[in-house]
Amino acid sequence: MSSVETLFPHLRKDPSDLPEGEDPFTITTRNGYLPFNLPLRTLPSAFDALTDILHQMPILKEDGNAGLLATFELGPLIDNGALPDLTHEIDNLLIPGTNKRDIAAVTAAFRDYSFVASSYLLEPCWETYSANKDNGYGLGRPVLPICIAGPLAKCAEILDIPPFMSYAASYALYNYYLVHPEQGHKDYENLRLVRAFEKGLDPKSSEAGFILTHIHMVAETGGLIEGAVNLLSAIDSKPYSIDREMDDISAAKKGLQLILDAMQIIETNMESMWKNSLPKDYMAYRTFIYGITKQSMFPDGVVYEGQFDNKPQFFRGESGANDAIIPLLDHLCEIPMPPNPLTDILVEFREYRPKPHREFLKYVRETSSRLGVRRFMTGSGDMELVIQYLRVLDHIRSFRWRHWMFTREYIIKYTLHPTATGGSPIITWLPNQLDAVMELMEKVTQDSGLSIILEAEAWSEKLPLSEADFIMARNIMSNVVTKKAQLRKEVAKYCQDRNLA
Ligand code: HEM
Repeated sequence: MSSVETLFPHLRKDPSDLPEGEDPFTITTRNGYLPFNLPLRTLPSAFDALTDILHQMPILKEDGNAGLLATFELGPLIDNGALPDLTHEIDNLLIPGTNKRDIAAVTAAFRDYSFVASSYLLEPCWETYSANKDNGYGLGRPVLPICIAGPLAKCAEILDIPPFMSYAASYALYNYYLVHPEQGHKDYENLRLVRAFEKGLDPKSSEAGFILTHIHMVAETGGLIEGAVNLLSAIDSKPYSIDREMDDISAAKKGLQLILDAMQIIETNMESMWKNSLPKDYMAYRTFIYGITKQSMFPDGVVYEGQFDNKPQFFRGESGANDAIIPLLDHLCEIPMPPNPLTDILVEFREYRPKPHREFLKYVRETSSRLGVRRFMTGSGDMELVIQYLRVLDHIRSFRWRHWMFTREYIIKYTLHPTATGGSPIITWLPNQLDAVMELMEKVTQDSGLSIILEAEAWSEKLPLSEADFIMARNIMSNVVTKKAQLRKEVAKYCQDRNLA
C-alpha cells in the first residue's frame, strides 16, 4: 500500500493493485473518476435477449438502418414478451472460477437495463415530441415491466445507487470503449460509445459528441485528485509524495499547481463540446435522459412492477450534475452555498454518484472543513498562495459559466420545458451555484488583503506580489464583476419572459 492509500483509504494509485471484482468506480490517481478498467462491453450469453434488443433499439442502428425507437416499436415488443425476466441471472455474474460477485459485470448489466428502461418509459414522449416539437413531451409510460424493473432494481441494490439511468454507471462513464486500447484516452478520436438512443453509435454524431466530451474531460481527473490529496495533506502537515523538507505553504502550492494544470486541460476539453456536439441537435437525444422527479411526463411517478411494493417511484434523471469534478473543488475550496431549495437539489444529487465517488467526496468535504482550507489560504499572508487559490476558484467559475452558456445555447433557446434532465429548474439552478462562487471570490480578495493591494494604480516593487500575479488577479476580479452583473441581468430577463418568481 502506498502512502496515498494510507492517508486516503478510498483512493488507490495504481489500478493493477486492485483485486478483481472491485467496484469499477474505485478511484485511482491514474484513471481518476473513470472506471479503473475499461467498461465491459457485452454481457454473458444468458443475457442475449437483452443484448439483441439493445442492438435493435437505437433510432439509427450501427448498421445505418432505423431501429425500434425510430418507429416506436420498442414498447409493443417488450409488452409482447420479447424480453424474459432475467433477474435471477444477475446472481450468476461472478468472477470466473469463484463465488465472488463481478461488480464490473453488474455495472454493465445496470447500464444495459437502464438504457432499455429509459427507452421504454420515454418512447411515447419521443413520439409526441417528434410529431410536433411545440407539443412538448406528453406522458411517458407509467409502469416499468418486471422483465426490466426486476434486474435493474437488483443491480442497483448491489451497486448501492438509485435504479435509474445514471451519469456514471450508465450513460457516460461506463459507456465507452477505446478503438486502440493501448493509446489510452488522450486522443478524443480514440473514444467510442457502447450504447446510444439516437445516432450515437456514429462517432461523429452530436449524441456521441455530447457523451464522449464528458469522458474526455473525466479522463484528466487523475492529476486533479492527486492535487487535492496533496493539498489536504500539506495543510495537515503530512505531505506524502512531495518533498518532506518543504514547509506547508510550499507543499500546498505544489498541490494547487497540480489542480490548476489538470483543470486547464479539463476546461480545454470541455470547450470542444461546441464542435463535437451541435446545439441544434441536443433536444432529440435529450428526450431519453429525463428522470421521473419533477417531470411533467411522469406526474404520478413510475411503478416498478414487482418492486418496492408496487408503489410509484421518483428518481432524478441523468445529468452531468452527478459528475465529481466540480463537487470535489466545491468541497476542497469550501464554497458556501446559500441555504435554499436550489442548494437542497445540489445535495440530493450526491446520492446518484457511484459509491466510491460518494465516499471520496465525503472524505474531502469533511477533511477540508476540519482543516479549514479556506482559512489556511486567506490567512497565510502569502499572496502567491492566495492567487493560486483564487485561480482554482476562477476555474470553478469559468466551468460553471461555460455551463450556463451551454444551457442557454443548447436548451433555453430551443424549449420552454422548465426542468433539466436531472429535475432542477432550468433558469435558476445553475446561477445559484455560479453566483455563490463569484461571491466567495470577492470575499477571498477582501479577507486576504488582496483587494487593498489591487487598488494600487499600477504594480510596483513595493507590493508583496509579482507583476504577473498582480495583473492576473486584477483581470480575474474585474471579470467577476462583469460576469456577476451579466448573470443577474440574464436570469432576471429569462424569469420575466417565463413568468417565474
Ligand atoms: C451541451 C452540453 C451541456 C449541457 C446542455 C448541460 C446542461 C446541464 C444542465 C441543464 C444542468 C442542470 C442540472 C440538471 O440536469 O438538472 C447541468 C448540471 C451540471 N453539468 Fe452539465 N451540461 C452540459 C455539459 C456538461 C459537461 C461536459 C460536464 C462535465 C462533466 C457537465 C457537468 C455538469 C455539472 C458538474 C453540473 C452541476 C453544476 C453545478 O454544480 O453548478 N455538463 N448541466
